[in-house]
Amino acid sequence: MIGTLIAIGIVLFAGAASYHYEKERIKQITKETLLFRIDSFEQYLHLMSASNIAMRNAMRSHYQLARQGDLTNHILDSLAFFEQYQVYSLPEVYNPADPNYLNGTLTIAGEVDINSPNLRHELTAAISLNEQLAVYVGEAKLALWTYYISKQKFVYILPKLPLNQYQFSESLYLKPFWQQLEPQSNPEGRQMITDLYEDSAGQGLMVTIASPVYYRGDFLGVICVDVGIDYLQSVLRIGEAVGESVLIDENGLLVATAGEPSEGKKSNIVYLPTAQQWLELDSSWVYAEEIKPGELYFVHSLAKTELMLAAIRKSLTVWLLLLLGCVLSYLAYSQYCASVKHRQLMLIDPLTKLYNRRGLEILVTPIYAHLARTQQYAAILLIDIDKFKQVNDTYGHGIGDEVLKSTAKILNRTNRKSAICARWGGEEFMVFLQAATPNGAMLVAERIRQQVENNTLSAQNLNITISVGIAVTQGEMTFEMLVEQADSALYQAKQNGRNQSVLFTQHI
Ligand SMILES: Nc1nc2c(ncn2[C@@H]2O[C@H](COP(=O)(O)OP(=O)(O)OP(=O)(O)O)[C@@H](O)[C@H]2O)c(=O)[nH]1
Repeated sequence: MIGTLIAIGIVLFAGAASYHYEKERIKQITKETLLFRIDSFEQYLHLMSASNIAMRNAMRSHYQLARQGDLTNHILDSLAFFEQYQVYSLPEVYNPADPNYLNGTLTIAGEVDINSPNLRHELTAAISLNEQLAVYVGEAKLALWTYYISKQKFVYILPKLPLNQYQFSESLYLKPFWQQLEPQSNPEGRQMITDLYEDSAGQGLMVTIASPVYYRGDFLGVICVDVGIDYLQSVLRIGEAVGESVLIDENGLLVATAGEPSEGKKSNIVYLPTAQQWLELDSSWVYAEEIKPGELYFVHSLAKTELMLAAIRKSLTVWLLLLLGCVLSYLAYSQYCASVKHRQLMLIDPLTKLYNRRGLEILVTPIYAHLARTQQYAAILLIDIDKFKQVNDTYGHGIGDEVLKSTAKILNRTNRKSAICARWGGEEFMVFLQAATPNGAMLVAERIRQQVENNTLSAQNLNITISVGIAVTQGEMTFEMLVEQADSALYQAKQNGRNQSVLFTQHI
């Protein structure tokens, strides 16, 4: 019972320890993943922001060169008006080997003065960005779109789009990349990352990294790089992390989630500057970091129940192994107990519960060998119930058994601490005494004999007696020889009239 309780205790303790270990480990692994995700975002944003700044600077210097007459592009001579769309555009050339080939599409609002030198300079500058903008939307696929939108009502966008699918429209000026960047909203002319919005060219949700282009204090337009939600989502899903990572903006709007995105959705997760280590809230753990100060934040929320379930799942193996260990130990222990019991049964007399002859021999052999080697006294008392056959014949076998049992009890009670008692066979008993002198052995024998003589089996008012043969040695004979001597002494006791103890001497 206590063993079972201890085993249950061990399983519970080890299981709980493993559960807590797993919980901490999950948080640790998750944090490592989050740092990797954050690092990926930062590197990507850093690259795209730097590229966008480079595009803005290139636009400005190309514009200056165009104004100075140092940059021209004769492709602009082929600008044509497309009646059905009410825009100017260039002929669509899809062969990169053609000198007129551009990776993007240029469209200009139909109502502008196409011959205005100022417009011509800006158009020249914009299309001269062709190669630079193409890098991001080409093989590298770092962005969905790159484009320049001018205040003078034109757009140059990459990659190339057929004119029937996409034309300049003033609705572009209502988009976040314009609204958030034009001088009224952005007087410092900062680069910005927009909120999440739906792409007008049908590429789904995206954010735009955009910079305003100024020339000598005049706002010309914005140069933009569009990042698709797919890319952001793929970063939010990198590695193994329990819980959910999201990107939110400074107003708490969701920029990207690992799950289904939705435009303008307010996040129930807020950015907490203190959560740059795991921060414990009521029902969750939160980890957060600023990706772009004042604009973009990474927040990971790990629900406590989710962490608990994950830790249970991970520690389940340990629980099962412990349980298995306990069951196996229990089975092994039961088996051991059963074998001990079986062994005992083989060595113990079932009627009197004393050792049987085999049991006594197994126990006595090493003790006897030691006493013989060290020449110490060893004695045996061979005890036989007198006229036991008569008892059986008169009172029956059952009463005979009771006599055997009560004699065994007396033996157990009266013998010395180091004595070993056994039922030697039938109605014969043996007591082995260590370090007993002939006198000492005689005293023990007599004490037993008197006890038996004075004992009355109450129901039958039956008194029985015993005869005892005593043999003592100091290491000069084998155990078998000693038994033979005790047997001779017992025979003598019977011959002398029974109910007495006789010590073996050479005269017998
Ligand atoms: N009830 C009972 N009797 C047993 C058992 N084992 C042996 N006996 C009986 O013990 C008796 C032994 O009798 P004997 O050896 O003739 O000797 P005795 O009658 O004791 O006479 P003495 O030894 O000469 O005094 C036999 O009748 C056996 O059947 C037992 O386990 N139970």
